Amino acid sequence: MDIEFPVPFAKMSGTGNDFIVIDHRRLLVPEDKQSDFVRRVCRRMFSVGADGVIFIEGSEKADFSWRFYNGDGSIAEMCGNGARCAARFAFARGIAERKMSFETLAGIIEAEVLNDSGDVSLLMTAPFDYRSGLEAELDGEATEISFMNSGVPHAVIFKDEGAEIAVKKWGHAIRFHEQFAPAGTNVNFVQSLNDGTVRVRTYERGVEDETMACGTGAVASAIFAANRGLVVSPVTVITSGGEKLTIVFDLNQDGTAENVYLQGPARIIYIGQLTAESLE
Ligand SMILES: N[C@H](CCC[C@H](N)C(=O)O)C(=O)O
Repeated sequence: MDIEFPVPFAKMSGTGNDFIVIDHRRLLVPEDKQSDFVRRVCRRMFSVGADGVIFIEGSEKADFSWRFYNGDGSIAEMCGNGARCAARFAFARGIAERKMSFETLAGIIEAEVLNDSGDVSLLMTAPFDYRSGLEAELDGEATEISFMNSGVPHAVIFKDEGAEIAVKKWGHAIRFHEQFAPAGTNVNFVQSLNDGTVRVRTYERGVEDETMACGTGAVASAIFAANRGLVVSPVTVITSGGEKLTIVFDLNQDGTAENVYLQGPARIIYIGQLTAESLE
């Protein structure tokens, strides 16, 4: 089967992490063509351009399910900013009510569209695989790394406020570091602003560059910052694009977190139709 053009879509932004969202309850892009389709439509300047593509599909267990692709055509288990966009899209299209649940490869996500300006709250899957005291050498300097899976894998590095951070160079080195092979990891650089907020800059696996925000990265960074006594829930995260995310959680004695919520905007930028030329 070929791709059925035109493919209707919404271009959406979750704090600058941008996505092409497609109502795929009716098959339009065959599964064996989806990865190549994603790579082509995510090219900035040559096509729509986005950090990823979200296919909304049916579900027996929840209001809907999704298939999330990074811009390089790789599938990821979860995406915090994308999940807010999926929830906003589903509510706007009458696929779900304001309070909804949907299936991801990381598990069921509960979401609520909080208001008509598109703020969305997500109950995240419980983070796991916490590791601290890891190390890597960056520009000859031994660097401490913390790690957890907050839906997808995240390495977290704390830097002093005002420090120069080579996000792409260092992020690439850690994303492909052998200690995180074969799955790799996203890489977050966290700076405490000493006012109860943190700034997080993220190199994203599957985008292979710094994105303007990373929801699951903000979650991992906020939890490790709380473990260091730098912040307490609710944590405001300032993202690379300057927009804010709020992370709410209960911190356990052992440093793990539960009842983790990610709250932030999910904007519908425009509605469009992809033509065959969008893949050329
Ligand atoms: N690039 C990530 C998936 C998207 C995560 C990010 N965009 C978010 O908002 O959580 C990965 O492959 O693990």
